[in-house]
Amino acid sequence: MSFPTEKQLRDRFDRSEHAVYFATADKRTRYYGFGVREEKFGADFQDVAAWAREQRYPVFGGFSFDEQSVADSALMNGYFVLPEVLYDITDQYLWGRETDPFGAPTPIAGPAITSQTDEQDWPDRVQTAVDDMQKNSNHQKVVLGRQRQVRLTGKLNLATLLADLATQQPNSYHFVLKRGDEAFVSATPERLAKVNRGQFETAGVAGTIRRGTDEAEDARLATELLQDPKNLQEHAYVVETIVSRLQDVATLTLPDGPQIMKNPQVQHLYTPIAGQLNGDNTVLALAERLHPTPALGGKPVDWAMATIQTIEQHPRGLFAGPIGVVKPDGDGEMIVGIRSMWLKQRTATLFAGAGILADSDVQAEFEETGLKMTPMMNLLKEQDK
Ligand SMILES: C=C(O[C@H]1C=CC=C(C(=O)O)[C@@H]1O)C(=O)O
Repeated sequence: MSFPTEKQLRDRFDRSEHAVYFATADKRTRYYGFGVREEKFGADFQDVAAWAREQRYPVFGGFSFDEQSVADSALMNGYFVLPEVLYDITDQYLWGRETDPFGAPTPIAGPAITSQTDEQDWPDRVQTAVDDMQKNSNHQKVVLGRQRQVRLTGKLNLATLLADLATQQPNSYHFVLKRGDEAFVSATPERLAKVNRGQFETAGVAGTIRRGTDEAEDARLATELLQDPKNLQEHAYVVETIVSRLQDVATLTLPDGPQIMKNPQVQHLYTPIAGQLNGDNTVLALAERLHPTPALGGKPVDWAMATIQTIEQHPRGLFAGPIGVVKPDGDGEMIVGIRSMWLKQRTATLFAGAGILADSDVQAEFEETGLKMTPMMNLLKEQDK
């Protein structure tokens, strides 16, 4: 059998009951998986690590952000899958035995959007966290998320969605996990942990500003971000926490200060952190140590997690949770499930959060979360063409 084309793989993805797509930000690693050989629901890091070790090839999935549970979902409360067949696009290699020939696709028009519901009271709820932080200086940072429900006239065409992800969000990770009538889609810029033969990489990504309308404005905004005390502080909490959680397992290398990472809608403060692991640490052991970083949770972590549960209206599920690929030898890559949405039947739930500090302007944070929802919103709008 010759290796299938990208179009065949995307069409197959849309047709399949169960499928997964994973691509790294640089697109040097890409996988398509179809079908289910084994599944694991709601497991913890150690269970998944032990299970992944028994498999012949990589498993894919994610952990729920916290212990709260999302109703009516087999995916959002933590789910991993060993696909029946797995296409490693980089190595042009097929794991498992292909039984489903790549038939001719039936062109299906994508659905239209019928309504959109936002949490309009989010700024007021976030203000209560700001007031608390102004009174208690030990409450330093909390990342608060909101959700948008978008009703659609029908099921999304996932072949179109995969093609649009590639063109619209070229420098993000891409993760699409489909199980029955549900799917989780993320175009995240954020790596949590990559482990490859004793070397590891992670990153601090926190602190955000919009893109400019031309090159000059874009550069001006980047300079503003690099000098903005609130964003620098928000970013520093993330880097300091990552360093302190890893220093006894690795020798770390990181630049003196943050750089700029640009995505189509936003620019972020970004600090790449790399190192050599001292012992036999797997990607899941590192992800467990790191999750949640203050880019998704906050500082101090216990107060931040409790505040998230109090102020956010719905459980996060895979939003902001560790998602990715784990190989049998323990290497692999976990990313964080932001810039994401959960599809269930005819509803898309979009997620976005923002790092809140005592000096946050809640309206500006609301607008930032709107910008962060744009990648998923654009995928939905593209369907109706
Ligand atoms: C929580 C999100 O973004 C995090 C990652 C990068 C920048 C962030 C910020 O500037 O607030 C957030 O910490 C999200 O996109 O939903």
